[in-house]
Amino acid sequence: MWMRIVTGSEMKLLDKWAVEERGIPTVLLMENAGNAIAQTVKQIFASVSGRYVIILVGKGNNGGDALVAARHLHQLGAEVKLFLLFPPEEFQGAVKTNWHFIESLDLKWHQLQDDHSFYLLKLSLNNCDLIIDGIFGTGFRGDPQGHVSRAIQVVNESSCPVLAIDVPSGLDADTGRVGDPCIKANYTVTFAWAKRGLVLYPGKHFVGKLVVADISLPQDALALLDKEEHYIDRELAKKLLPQRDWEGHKNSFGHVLVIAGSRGMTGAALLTSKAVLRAGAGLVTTCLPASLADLFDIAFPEGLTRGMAETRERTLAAAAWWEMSPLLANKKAVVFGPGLSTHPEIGDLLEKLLAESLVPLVIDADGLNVLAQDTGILKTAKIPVILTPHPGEMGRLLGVSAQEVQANRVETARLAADLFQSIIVLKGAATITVVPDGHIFINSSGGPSLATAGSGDVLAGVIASFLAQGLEPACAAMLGVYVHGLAGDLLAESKGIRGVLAGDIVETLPLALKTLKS
Ligand SMILES: NC(=O)C1=CN([C@@H]2O[C@H](COP(=O)(O)OP(=O)(O)OC[C@H]3O[C@@H](n4cnc5c(N)ncnc54)[C@H](O)[C@@H]3O)[C@@H](O)[C@H]2O)[C@@H](O)CC1
Ligand SMILES: [K+]
Repeated sequence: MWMRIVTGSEMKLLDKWAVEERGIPTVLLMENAGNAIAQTVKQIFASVSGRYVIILVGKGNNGGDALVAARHLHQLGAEVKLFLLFPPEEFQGAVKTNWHFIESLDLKWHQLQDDHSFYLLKLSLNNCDLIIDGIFGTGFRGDPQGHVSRAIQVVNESSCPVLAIDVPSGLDADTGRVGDPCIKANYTVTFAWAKRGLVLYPGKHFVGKLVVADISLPQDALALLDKEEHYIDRELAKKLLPQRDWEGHKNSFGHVLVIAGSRGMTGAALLTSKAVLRAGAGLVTTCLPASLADLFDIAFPEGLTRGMAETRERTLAAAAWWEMSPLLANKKAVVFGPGLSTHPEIGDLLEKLLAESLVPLVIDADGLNVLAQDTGILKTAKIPVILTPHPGEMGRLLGVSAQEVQANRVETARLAADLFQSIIVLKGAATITVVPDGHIFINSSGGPSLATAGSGDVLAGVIASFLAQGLEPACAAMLGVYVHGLAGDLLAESKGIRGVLAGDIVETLPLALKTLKS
């Protein structure tokens, strides 16, 4: 089963429901959480006995989990030392209860409050086997201050591995924002469901290996949330991948119409069109300005090329619509945008396409730039529309800056999906796909190797290819971003993260599909 994602705030709601409606006491959930930490430590080290474990303890429930973990690890024979970030008198509720258990165990502990205690912490970190971070969990916002900040810096300077409880302290569980400083963990054991901030950047860099531990919170709690969030991991992508019909022929795998290219940007049309076929569709027809068609035809023998009416600037003219519209008849998907330019006549073409086409449509690049001039035309669409903006294009569509988009990618994408009643694929590290009813899918694959010119043109082609192969629009978008990212990951392994060309991504798509299937 793939991973469900919740925000820190949603988790609080679910915890409250379990405690108040199902009568599961907080102290029991905390016991399960702390025990899950100890069990993970047991899996990391073949034997826990004799291991020297330093545990940092905050005053909230995350600190409570740390106290439970300390007790279990002590019972398993580990040498445990606690460093408290706050005076124990501040513990309340289940945390206080667990502190009483600790007091009866005669474990070593110090309160981090002066130079001497920090000296002791540094000394302990010199020869410990593991640091457990139980300072802050989902209740944290902002930047760590004072001695908390100092403790996090000391931990990050140490060479000892770090296991974070629920979230690395300093990380915002809702947004993935990291405070200055933030614990850089090697392992994060999160409870019940993955927190959104753990799978978004920059947070994801601080998480290390992510483990989701069951703490007996009832699964039906999720029914309380009206919007679902999922992680597009291998499991989910595998489930989405369409079966290949062994007796199929090129028509059974779908025909895509690519409307792309202008003088100086014919390559964009080529990348998109090639990606359509490399991701498994049977046929592709590319519409581009007439004067570019012959060269394109030679460069891409596997595709069908249609040269059409062009402007003086050698961009597609509005009149091209009359040549284009009959071609829609047998198509399963259309891509509109890569390399088209923002010539006013491109806007006319998009308006016609939206108002008249019955074929699912992916709008990318210049298609989005012309759409930004009048997003109202989306209202005329009779078909599902997938918009694939990068943060700059998203900003232009919404009239905000790319920085504002990046500051809260999830909520921005959700707003756009609602506003435009379209599927939004907000590109960038951890690409976010949102459907108009607000459900969210965060991609797990891909990395810096994909940050190269033309990479987006490839993605548009891949998504259209999956549409043509029969996937529902949201599924085509999700699988598209995953497979595109996986191709990037395979290239990162074989070629490294620098110097990858978009054409390399295209060529790696079949291998990505094969890897996913295996
Ligand atoms: N609520 C529950 O039933 C359960 C919660 N669990 C644990 O509890 C955690 C959440 O517990 P809490 O809600 O108590 O929160 P935390 O344990 O994350 O602690 C937050 C504390 O830090 C303070 N704080 C927030 N931002 C700060 C900042 N910038 N600088 C200084 N202090 C700051 C808050 O006022 C609060 O006192 C989870 O992450 C998980 O580890 C688990 O025990 C399982 C059950
Ligand atoms: K933590």
